[in-house]
Amino acid sequence: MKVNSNRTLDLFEQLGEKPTNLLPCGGTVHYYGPITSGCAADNYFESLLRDVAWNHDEAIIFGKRIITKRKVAWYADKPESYTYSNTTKIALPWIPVLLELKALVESASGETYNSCLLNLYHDGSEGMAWHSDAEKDLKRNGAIGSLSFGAERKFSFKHKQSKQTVSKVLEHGALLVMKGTTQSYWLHRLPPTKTVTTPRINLTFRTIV
Ligand SMILES: O=C(O)CCC(=O)C(=O)O
Ligand SMILES: [Fe+2]
Repeated sequence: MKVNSNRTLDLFEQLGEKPTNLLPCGGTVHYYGPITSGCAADNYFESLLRDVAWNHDEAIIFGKRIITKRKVAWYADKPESYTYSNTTKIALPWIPVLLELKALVESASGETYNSCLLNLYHDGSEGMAWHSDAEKDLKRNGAIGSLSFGAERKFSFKHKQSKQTVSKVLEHGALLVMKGTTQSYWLHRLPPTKTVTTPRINLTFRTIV
């Protein structure tokens, strides 16, 4: 891109329009589309697959200990413990690729984050059930920046009262930001699908208090 002034373009100008809200009411979800080039996204996918300390997730559901097929990892500024799905995890210290992606997401979204939860879905048989990210350790109404690499997957929202749904296909290298009252009024999920046979990595940058 040729810039005809000394001033550097900010990320919004490089990317074009500021995104519009995907939700009709009760919260704000901005989809920015890919925030890196395709090549950069391929490289991030490979380094995340290689360098992240992936582990199968554990959850207590109806009193039973479940080991998920999906793999997860959690990184943060401090070795804080974080509770979700009735289990407690200790955060790992940041690694370079995650610090780089955190800076990219902060710059694109105009928000700051102090932790990141990563998910690795090996294929379309793995997904995530309806939930909202409103654990007590999370900053209330704080922004959650969700960055996706690898296979394109559909991501859905469902209004807790009206049951209205809204869906968006999340592209390789794309950023989606959930903020405001989204977690109070809406659930979200990653539905399983038979048509996806390749892996996807998702990073959700969050603020733990
Ligand atoms: O994989 C995704 O796109 C969403 C993950 C998610 O909702 C979560 O980690 O809380
Ligand atoms: Fe979530």
